[in-house]
Amino acid sequence: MPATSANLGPGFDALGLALNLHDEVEATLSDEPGVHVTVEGEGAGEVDTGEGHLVVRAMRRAFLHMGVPQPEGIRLRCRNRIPHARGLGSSSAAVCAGILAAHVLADSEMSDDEIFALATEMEGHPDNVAPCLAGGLTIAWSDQDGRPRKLKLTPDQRIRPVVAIPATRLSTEAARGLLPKDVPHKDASFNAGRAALLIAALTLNPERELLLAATEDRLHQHYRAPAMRDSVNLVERLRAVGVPAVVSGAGPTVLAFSSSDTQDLIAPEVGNDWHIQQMDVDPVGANVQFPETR
Ligand SMILES: Nc1ncnc2c1ncn2[C@@H]1O[C@H](COP(=O)(O)OP(=O)(O)OP(=O)(O)O)[C@@H](O)[C@H]1O
Ligand SMILES: N[C@@H](CCO)C(=O)O
Repeated sequence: MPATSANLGPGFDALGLALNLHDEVEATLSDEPGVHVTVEGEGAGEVDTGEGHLVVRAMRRAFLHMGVPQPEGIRLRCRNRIPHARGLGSSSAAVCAGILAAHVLADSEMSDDEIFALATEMEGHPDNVAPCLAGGLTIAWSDQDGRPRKLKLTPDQRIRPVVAIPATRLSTEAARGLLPKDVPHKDASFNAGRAALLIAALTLNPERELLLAATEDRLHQHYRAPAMRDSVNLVERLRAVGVPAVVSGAGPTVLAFSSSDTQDLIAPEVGNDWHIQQMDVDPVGANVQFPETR
């Protein structure tokens, strides 16, 4: 399951990008009652390893949805690389892993749209779920009946995401709590134009000047600044030297788009307190492997 960066600046709750940083989950059903979860890497020693584990909860939710009896026993081996509560879609990866595992183990006929809807219902953020399942760059929206929809686009091969991950955490719930109920009309129209430009820049013309304009946001980042001052300051410093940078998802990770003329500018602005990682876009998204093909 890939990490994902939602929003990408102006695309609040709509745009998302899949990154090549993956959690791996091995799931087995058994007749022996009980849940047995082992966790290596991110979240080890922290997350619930029983019925409360997010992947287990997602599996249970999917079995219920499919009308399949709950299995007596579930065994999971999780190798986690996506840091938790940093704005890189760790919860979306866990929910998608659980739903896909249940889908495959029950040999169900759930469609891609059904899986997407179920994961969105459980996770709450289609802008993380869409790229996690589909890979690439995605646009998520709801249709007139409130059903979540997604469209996948292929980013230009020159797109080079770099993430700067701080040690501090911020839960999505806390970050959403800082958003106002209403926003000025001029800010909404500003973001609509920038989001449209961003799609063009990411898929057709990832030129730095265009990306810099296209990643401007007025709907969420500054409202959330009190909870992640260092992240918003870093975004401003990077942008001041010409690097297109945004808050990744609900933060506090910062996502920058690097290019040959700016790649040397990023590390000095970031400094030593953050973990910097050059990424590729994951073009494929969630990848299910069966034991014989592993
Ligand atoms: N692989 C996992 N296994 C178990 N629990 C997880 C896993 N990944 C995330 N979680 C749970 O989800 C919480 C993080 O969810 P949250 O939505 O706040 O952040 P995020 O998904 O990392 O970031 P964002 O949604 O902003 O991209 C963790 O603190 C943990 O409780
Ligand atoms: N669009 C959501 C993403 C959460 O990962 C938010 O920013 O709250």
